[in-house]
Amino acid sequence: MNQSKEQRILNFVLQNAVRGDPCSVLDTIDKYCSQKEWAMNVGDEKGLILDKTLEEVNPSVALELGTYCGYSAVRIARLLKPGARLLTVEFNPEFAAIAKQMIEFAGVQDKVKLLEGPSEEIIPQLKKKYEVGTLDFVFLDHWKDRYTPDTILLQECNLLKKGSVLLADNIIVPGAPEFINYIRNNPRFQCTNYPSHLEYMKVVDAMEKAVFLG
Ligand SMILES: CCCNc1ncnc2c1ncn2[C@@H]1O[C@H](/C=C/CNC(=O)c2cc(-c3ccc(F)cc3)cc(O)c2O)[C@H](C)[C@H]1O
Ligand SMILES: [Mg+2]
Repeated sequence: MNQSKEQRILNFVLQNAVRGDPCSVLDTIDKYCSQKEWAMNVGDEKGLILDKTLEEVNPSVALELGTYCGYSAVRIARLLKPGARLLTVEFNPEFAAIAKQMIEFAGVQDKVKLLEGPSEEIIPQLKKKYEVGTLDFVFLDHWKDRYTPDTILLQECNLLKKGSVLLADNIIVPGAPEFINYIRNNPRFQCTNYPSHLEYMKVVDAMEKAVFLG
């Protein structure tokens, strides 16, 4: 049975990156995905927008929806202050297994809890089962038609507080039009658009930041 693309990405990291060095893991994934096989990691250009937003928010508790291979989980975890943690949600077992190995190789496993399952089941469990009070930061990068229902669910579960920051990938490509319509017309969110480019391509993309006003 031949390997999946995601397995090839992981193997390239295991063979070429420096164990325990998150930056080398990110650079190695970016190198592979720009030179050999494209993959839907947030990438280095939009990754800088993610980094800047994280440095502004400096979250104690962060949530990521859509782990995939773990690129953005490593990217987020490397910037977390001591004691801060990232909960990342992935419902595909093959991707969860790859991301787990990626996170461990990068040496950020103590900051990251990978929750395997669909976000609509995990989100309502965050308070009781995962001892979350409220979320300081949420990175949305899963199926684009799930951004809105999950944003509504986060509010219903009282997981957002005044100042909680949502950052959504792929506002242009593949696009999340109903999310943009929802969030920009919702008086409880203050939105900012960050133009950029699709990972590893010259195609225009953007990220959207939405601050919850309480
Ligand atoms: C219903 C369950 C919902 N709950 C869920 N709960 C848990 N995990 C979930 C849920 N829904 C999805 N996931 C997981 O998240 C990941 C999914 C990620 C999706 N990302 C894209 O589709 C994308 C496409 C392009 C792109 C651009 C240009 C192109 F030409 C082609 C592709 C670029 C990009 O940056 C992109 O992020 C992972 C694959 C999938 O198993
Ligand atoms: Mg994306």
